[in-house]
Amino acid sequence: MASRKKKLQGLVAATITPMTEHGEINFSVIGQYVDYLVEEQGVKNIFVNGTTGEGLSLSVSERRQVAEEWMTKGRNKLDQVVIHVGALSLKESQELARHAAEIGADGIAVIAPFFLKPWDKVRAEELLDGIQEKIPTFQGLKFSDTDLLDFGQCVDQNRERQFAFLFGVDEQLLSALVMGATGAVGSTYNYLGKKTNQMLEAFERKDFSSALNHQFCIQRFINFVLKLGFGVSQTKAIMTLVSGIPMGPPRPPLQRASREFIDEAKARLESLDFLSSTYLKDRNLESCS
Ligand SMILES: CC(=O)N[C@@H]([C@@H](O)[C@H](O)[C@H](O)CO)[C@@H](O)CC(=O)C(=O)O
Repeated sequence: MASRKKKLQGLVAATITPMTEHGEINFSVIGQYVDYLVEEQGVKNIFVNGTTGEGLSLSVSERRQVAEEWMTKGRNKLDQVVIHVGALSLKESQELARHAAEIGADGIAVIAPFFLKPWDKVRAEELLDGIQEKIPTFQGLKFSDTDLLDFGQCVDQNRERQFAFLFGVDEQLLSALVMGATGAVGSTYNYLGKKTNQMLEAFERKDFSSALNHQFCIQRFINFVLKLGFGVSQTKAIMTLVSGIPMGPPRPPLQRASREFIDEAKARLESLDFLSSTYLKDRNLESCS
């Protein structure tokens, strides 16, 4: 992240890139999407063009347009907009980073090299060692692994620094909060933001029993969909179901979620009272047992 604005905290929705039925980007619903996140889910930070946003399936030109649209529609509504600029080509990544700065993004994020890479695996702890000398504007880490030892080491070794430690495994967020996560970036905050915010609030007031209940409730749903096969296509289908905003199909080679997945996910969302705004307006949203 490049900006020195303020430390990124709380939930960050990894945004979906809405598509038309023909696979083109559907810019027309992004304004509605911003309002949905802010008003229905209480989520005011976004992470654009990441995995969930199919950033690596978009052309550079499309990525620029998507970033611009989120910046425009999010103005005076969102707190922070982080644009993911990682690409296989360093030149493309640099172009996207410059563009993000030009349009006033609050920060950029970059995935580590993942195809032609200089090392097999670098632990995040090693990455952070001396990073500010190399990248003076470095602001924080998005940690999308389940290795809580590595995550804990990152937090512990950098206590003097004001880094944001954003966890990226939604079903295990509570464990990461205990280890010092300052926030989280994830796909499920698009539609479980409200529920997850309740967990963050419970954790903040040290009501750990209630925080655990919220995490288990979220975990139950995520575990259920993971078993069915969960990815970007399924996230698009669930978000369409919950928000009522058409997210469209994913870009090939991904395939749309099956009818069977959608029906099962819908039934499970209903049973957990997660289908709040579109289907269950009149239900008690707090009950998840
Ligand atoms: C591999 C993956 O897609 N992980 C998701 C999680 O939010 C994930 O969907 C969730 O924890 C369910 O497993 C995020 O970390 C992805 C993300 O932040 C992004 O879209 O860039």
